[in-house]
Amino acid sequence: MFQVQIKRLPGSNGLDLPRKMSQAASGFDLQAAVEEPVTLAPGQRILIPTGFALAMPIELEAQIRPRSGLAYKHGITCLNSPGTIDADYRGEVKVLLINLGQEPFVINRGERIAQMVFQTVPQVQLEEREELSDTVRGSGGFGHTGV
Ligand SMILES: O=c1ccn([C@H]2C[C@H](O)[C@@H](COP(=O)(O)OP(=O)(O)OP(=O)(O)O)O2)c(=O)[nH]1
Ligand SMILES: [Mg+2]
Repeated sequence: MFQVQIKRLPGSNGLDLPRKMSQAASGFDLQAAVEEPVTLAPGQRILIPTGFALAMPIELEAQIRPRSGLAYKHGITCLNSPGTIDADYRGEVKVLLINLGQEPFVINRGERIAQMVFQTVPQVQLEEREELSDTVRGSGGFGHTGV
């Protein structure tokens, strides 16, 4: 179990801290810390504050992922999904939403607009080589195995 420190920021009054909505949920749901309702027009993107900041151990990152219900029902998703919260970030966690639906979408304060999933990040050291080992795939990509 990792310990992650969380700090409530000004403007988070009345909001819950991120929490899992079921015992074995992967993600902590994130509430919109908007002061007033915000309308997202079709095709529009917006950065939504969440009202908190984190201090994670170096072994972790947090991924900001869309909620499937918003995506399925309204075409609302995270433009940069999964958003990356670095372990050394101490600013407000924000959610970059885009409206890929056909209708305007209203974001109200406290609405659960995304989820945050913690992942371990292996510490990696890159070693430069003149050549790499051969594989069957080689440089095949982007559908080279067929559609
Ligand atoms: O959905 C997101 C994505 C990023 N961030 C914050 C936390 C993260 O640690 C920082 C940098 O994110 P990223 O590395 O994706 O952005 P960048 O364009 O590379 O910015 P930087 O040069 O600051 O790393 O921005 C969020 O709050 N929400
Ligand atoms: Mg970056």
